[in-house]
Amino acid sequence: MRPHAGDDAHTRATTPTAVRTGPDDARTAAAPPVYAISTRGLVKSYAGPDGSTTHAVRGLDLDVLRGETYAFLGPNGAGKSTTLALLCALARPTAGQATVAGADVLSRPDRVRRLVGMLFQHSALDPDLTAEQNLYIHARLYGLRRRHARVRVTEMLEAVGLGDRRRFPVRTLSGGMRRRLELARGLLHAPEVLFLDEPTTGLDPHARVQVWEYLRVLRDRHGSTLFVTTHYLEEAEHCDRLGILDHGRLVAQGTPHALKAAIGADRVLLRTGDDAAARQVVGRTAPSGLPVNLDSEGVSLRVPHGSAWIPRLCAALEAHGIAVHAASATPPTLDDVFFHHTGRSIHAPGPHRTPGDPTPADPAPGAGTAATEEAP
Ligand SMILES: Nc1ncnc2c1ncn2[C@@H]1O[C@H](COP(=O)(O)OP(=O)(O)OP(=O)(O)O)[C@@H](O)[C@H]1O
Repeated sequence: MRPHAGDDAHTRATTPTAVRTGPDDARTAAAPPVYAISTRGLVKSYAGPDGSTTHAVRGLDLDVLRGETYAFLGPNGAGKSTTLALLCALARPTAGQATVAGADVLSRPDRVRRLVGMLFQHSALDPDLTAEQNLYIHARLYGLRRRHARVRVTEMLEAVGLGDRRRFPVRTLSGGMRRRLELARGLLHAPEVLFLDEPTTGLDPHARVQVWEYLRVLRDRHGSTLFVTTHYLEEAEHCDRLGILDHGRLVAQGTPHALKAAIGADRVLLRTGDDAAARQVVGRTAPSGLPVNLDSEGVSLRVPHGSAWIPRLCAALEAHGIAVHAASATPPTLDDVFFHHTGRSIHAPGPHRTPGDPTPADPAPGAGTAATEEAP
């Protein structure tokens, strides 16, 4: 994976004036920021048959650097697919502007469509044609001449490890192979930006890993920008930057590292001989006002420098005759980040909290609602 673009790199690119220190910096100042995608105030609303309006995308400001792998995370209905459709010039914005690969989606939609590749949630392959035929037709649709199309088809089939399946009808390929074939198809015309709408949904974990391995190799070889929507946090974790979309708005954006660091607190989990009593003791020992949770996993709380608190909490518990069986401190995860900004876990729709509230420990699947006690 390419090294993270990092927040500094992004800040330099998005605010070029910030790095200008004087006339000697004219060369730096003259270099335009290199965005693969740039949007300002992008809006998409749908009119419903009953006169209602669905605001799918509500004023999106987004800058994605060339060569960056950017993940869009969001719950169902957040507006991810709609944003992709706008950026691929397949839908017209209700308001705002967007430039993709240097072309304006409103005034140059044909050019945008030529410069981007797309991989949608639903397969666009013809199951009765062979892998090779599917790619060849696509290459010709994109205007590649016959000979060039044949060369590219062979190259791309090899690139995604399907050279030996070229004459197999698509319906005989596994789900993972089909996704790789779609990747090859999306990259046939060497797009500057490749949009992938949940590229690994429905695949088993092994096939998911494989698709990402090919994605990275292809991305590194072509220098394409990847814009991915995903529900899988482990995939977002490996992207250069990610944006969290909720109700059509970008509610957080940054490198996975920076987003997790912004949450700050670690999750301290204690398993004891008497968790109910332990919760009381931990509540009295922990910094004032911190919620202490009790669920099937044990007693937990979020506190900065969690590992430094463990000896103190253990000592307090043992002083009350409560045996500590296990204690751990875990740094924030992307699911914590997601919960913090949207009020729910990406894995399961939950109660809507006010964003900005302290991040609670997520209940274990099937654990029910975690009991929470305010420390005095
Ligand atoms: N063609 C359309 N007509 C009317 N409403 C639409 C249309 N397309 C999307 N919507 C609505 O816009 C909102 C955003 O939908 P969108 O598909 O972009 O979300 P999403 O984040 O991609 O969701 P998912 O993860 O389930 O694919 C939803 O409320 C959806 O019902």
